[in-house]
Amino acid sequence: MLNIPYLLAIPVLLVIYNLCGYLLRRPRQTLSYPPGPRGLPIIGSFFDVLTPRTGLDAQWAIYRDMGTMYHSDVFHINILGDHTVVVNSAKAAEELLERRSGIYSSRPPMHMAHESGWGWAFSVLPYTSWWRLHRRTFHQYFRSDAIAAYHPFIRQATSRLLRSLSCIQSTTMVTQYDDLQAIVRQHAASIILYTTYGITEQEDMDAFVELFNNSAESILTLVHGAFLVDYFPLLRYIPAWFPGAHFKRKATRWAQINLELLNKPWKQLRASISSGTGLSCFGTKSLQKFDLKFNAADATGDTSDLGMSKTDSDTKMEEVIKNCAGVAYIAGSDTSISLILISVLVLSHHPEIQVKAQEELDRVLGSTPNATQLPDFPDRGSLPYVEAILKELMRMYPSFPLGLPHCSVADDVYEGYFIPKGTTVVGNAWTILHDENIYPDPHTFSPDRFLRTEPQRGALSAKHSVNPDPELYAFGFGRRICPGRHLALDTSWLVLACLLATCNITRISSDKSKEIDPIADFADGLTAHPKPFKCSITPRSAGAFELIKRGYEVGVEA
Ligand code: HEM
Repeated sequence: MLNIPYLLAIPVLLVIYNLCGYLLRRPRQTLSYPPGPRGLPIIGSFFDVLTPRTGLDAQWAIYRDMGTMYHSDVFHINILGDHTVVVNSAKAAEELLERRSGIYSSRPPMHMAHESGWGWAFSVLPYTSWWRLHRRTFHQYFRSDAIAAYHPFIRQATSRLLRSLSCIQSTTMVTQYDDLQAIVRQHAASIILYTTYGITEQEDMDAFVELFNNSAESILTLVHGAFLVDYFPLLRYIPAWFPGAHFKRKATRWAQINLELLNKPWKQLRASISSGTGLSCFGTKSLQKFDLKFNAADATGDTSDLGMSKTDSDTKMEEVIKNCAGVAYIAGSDTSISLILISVLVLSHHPEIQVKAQEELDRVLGSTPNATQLPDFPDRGSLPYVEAILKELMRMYPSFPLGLPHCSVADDVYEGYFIPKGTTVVGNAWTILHDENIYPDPHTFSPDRFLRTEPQRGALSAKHSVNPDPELYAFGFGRRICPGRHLALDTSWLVLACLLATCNITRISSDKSKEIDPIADFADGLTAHPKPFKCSITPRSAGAFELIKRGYEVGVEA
């Protein structure tokens, strides 16, 4: 039975709570916030951030247009007393998110993500010693010099990807979007499942890919403000049966799936270690190291900052490793899928770029009728044009256009504007990567821009030149920069080089009006995914087809 007074009390309490929060959070100093919409009393600019101004309704486009409207590279939005500052320039991102990273490396509360069971993922944790322990643990086996250990498997997975594409039809690889997406998804998942859990069996992979697909919808909870509860935390206490409380019901369902996502592959890893069949991967290596480390910890006792005794530290460390493995799986799959799908779409629109890349590849590897091997990691330095294509793809189509929100842990002042403690700070990578002051003619897809200035891979010195390396912005900022970027870049580079070396990608346009525009037609979400498109992927020659079938030489594969 519904209790009517109780039902009526909830909205009243919500309004009172919010009014108090609004009054308490009003600035107590004279400096003003960065420019931004004035908003309505109490609810602030709630409706401003929902309204597209130029027909593009992706959130990065709304934020870009708001920056233009307020003539500022940093603007402020107040929604229900919750402060957000959006950073639309490289200069401001560098100053706030990198130089002042001591202030801007936390995360906002992300209530919906926590309600949906993502609390174990360190990507949503605030800046604490618990987060630092996760980040350090993760970094050890995903840093640039550790990734080479996974190259044999990445090669194997890439040749499998090429073969899967060729299996769609025997001599002509015409792909429908669903087929392409399924194959790319398998590829990305196989690499993450292997590197984190040592899982290689197809049957196991299929089960985990399905689990991931079930949880994919809940990744939207990581977008700050995608759910009202992020602005209005009291909504968490509304019961799931309450009319309109769909988010509660969704959160309950997602929490169950996300717990399975964390536990199932971990259980399998544990079983494989017990039976002596565990492969060398993040999970096994970290567990081994942790045993050693905790012998050493007896001497150093370095777990004190976590408030743990040595007896519970073993259990805690296992939890940390398990959480890191789980987060690699969720953070690594969707982003990598996005980059590969975007590569295929964009290349299908640029046959002239394919020809130029193929000339380079043929020069280095031998022309395809005579080529004896697929491109490989040691060839990377000799293929500057292929590298430039990858950089231009990341620049023009960043897979994670708004990254994850940061949060400030102290009051701050930037260029005379006040940014209060607890402000959510969003780095708009899309706008930075399309800023004509640093990337001239930003809406033209032109890999050549990176040949002219020759930026070093990710080098800081490239930051202040024209056409700086897009890696500097596409992977987030400061202490929160993506720790999986080395794996992502190696994986994507090999797919791109192999596709270009062996295939021609052509767009299929039966109906011009329905063709996907590689700039405008992106499904909105945390990661950018092109809307369904059609293309044909055909081997460049009979020699190339043979090369695809053969894959890497025996001995090179894992
Ligand atoms: C094209 C592929 C990828 C892109 C574009 C990408 C981009 C990003 C971005 C923008 C962030 C937010 C950084 C910030 O808060 O400033 C992030 C965080 C993260 N990424 Fe990636 N990523 C990719 C692939 C991967 C892979 C393959 C892994 C795992 C192996 C991974 C693991 C993570 C983790 C764990 C975080 C959270 C870091 C933290 O909160 O401290 N990512 N990524």
